[in-house]
Amino acid sequence: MTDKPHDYCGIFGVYNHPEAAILTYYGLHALQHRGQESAGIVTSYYDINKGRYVMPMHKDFGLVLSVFDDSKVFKKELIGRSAIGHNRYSTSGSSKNPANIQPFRVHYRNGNLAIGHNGNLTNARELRERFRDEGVLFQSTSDTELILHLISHSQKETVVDQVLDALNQIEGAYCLMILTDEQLIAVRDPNGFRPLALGMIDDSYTVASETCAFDIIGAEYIRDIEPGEILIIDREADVNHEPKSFYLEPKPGTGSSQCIFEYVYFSRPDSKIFGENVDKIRRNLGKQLAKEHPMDQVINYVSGENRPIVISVPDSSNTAAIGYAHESQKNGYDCKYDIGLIRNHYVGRTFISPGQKQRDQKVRTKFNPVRGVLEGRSVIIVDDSIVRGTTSRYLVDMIREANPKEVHFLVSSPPITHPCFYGMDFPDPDELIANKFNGNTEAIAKEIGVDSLRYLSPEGLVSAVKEANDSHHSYCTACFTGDYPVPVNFGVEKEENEIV
Ligand SMILES: O=P(O)(O)OC[C@H]1O[C@H](OP(=O)(O)OP(=O)(O)O)[C@H](O)[C@@H]1O
Ligand SMILES: NC(=O)CC[C@H](N)C(=O)O
Ligand code: SF4
Ligand SMILES: [Mg+2]
Repeated sequence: MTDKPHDYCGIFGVYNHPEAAILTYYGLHALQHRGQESAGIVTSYYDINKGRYVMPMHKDFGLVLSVFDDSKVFKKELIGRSAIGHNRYSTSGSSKNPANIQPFRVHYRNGNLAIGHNGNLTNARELRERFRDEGVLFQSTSDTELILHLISHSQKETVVDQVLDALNQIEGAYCLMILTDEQLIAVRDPNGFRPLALGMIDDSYTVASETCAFDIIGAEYIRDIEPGEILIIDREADVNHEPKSFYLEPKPGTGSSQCIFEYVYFSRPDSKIFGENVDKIRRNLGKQLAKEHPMDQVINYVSGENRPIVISVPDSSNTAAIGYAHESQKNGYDCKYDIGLIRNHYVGRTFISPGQKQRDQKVRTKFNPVRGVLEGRSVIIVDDSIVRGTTSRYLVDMIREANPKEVHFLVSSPPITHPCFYGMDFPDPDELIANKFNGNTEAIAKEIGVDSLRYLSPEGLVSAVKEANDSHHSYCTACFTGDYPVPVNFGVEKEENEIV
């Protein structure tokens, strides 16, 4: 494993809409938090002059705003009524290799094909070795390319059958947007690791990782793509308003295992994923924290004294902190939720930045304490997760400078102890602060400089999520528990296929 912590990607697609590329641009913009490394859009149309279908593409390293800063790209290049887009954060293949920027676009015997992938294939090494032995020359070092080879190597006749054939040979986590000359195909793996939703705008279907992408373009959320579902959106679907679905069988003994960390941290709070609002779930996680760690067990609570302050680490833990404060108030504790930290919005997500030096620098420039709120108070910080401890260490130092009476830290998820192989690249297990201190919470508290540190229990996490979302699907909790729902290959290195 590399020392770079990475997370997941954002995918978006729209079929048969006159503004396909622009809608995709806005969709990717809303999904920026899912990947900040590179961005790309592919469109499709029939070129009358050339007498064939074409698939224009524009992609580059950087944020959506900068990759598409020239509006001419939309007027002159990204023409067509169908489009797919991708925001990447690498899990397989180097982040610096331009060949790994998605979507990928190829031409093969059935026409043009483009793909955008959110997730990580757990049998990528085996597939690559197989193709390598067959003499395939690879264009990239990413796992996603293997899906294209599987499609083009399929002996089936139609594109849809070839896609089905390919999907039956891949394992792990994959939400896919596949654009062909005549279809938009949306796929969610049988475990349903990553979210994927279906929407509609002006009678055209659209698909996105999270519903916040629909809100930004004024699309209506219809439903989630189900785990194992392959949804074919084509002209027929457009007329009948009923896209055809196929289903992949889950492997025997495995049910659904949606990524619980999407609810804890990844997704935007204004999104609905896995059938429920992220905001609602996060509030419930805060409530659960208050049940597991009542305020008088966290601080030396004396009724009538200066009210304790509950603060979040903006923005990802805002709602969990509100949930904790409200539940504590309901239970009779006279505390106050307040804004104790101001966040600089021009600094992105920190624990996904490459290199410890950069991460340190980013945290330093990202937050400022509000002295008037913190001075002389008992402060309870609520954050959604501690990975390496970079954020918490710096924050606590800053908060201490504002002279609080005492500082306590509550985490609305359990300690992260295991790497993820399903589309989220946590650091090497040895770098995880929970492992560095062998799970000794007091030692971690000392390291980050707080008077006390408490986590949500794994059982509490699952029950709080299930209480707020009564869907019959289950969740993956492997990074907290080590229970991997799909077998993983611990020896795989993210950059093992790079040439330089
Ligand atoms: O222990 P660490 O390695 O520092 O990682 C954990 C921190 O990183 C995340 O925030 P991040 O800054 O990535 O994103 P956010 O701005 O969306 O909260 C998370 O919410 C924690 O605050
Ligand atoms: N985080 C992701 O979903 C990454 C997708 C793909 N595995 C890549 O590395 O490009
Ligand atoms: S290991 Fe953690 S981050 Fe990865 S899919 Fe499972 S719950 Fe999500
Ligand atoms: Mg955060």
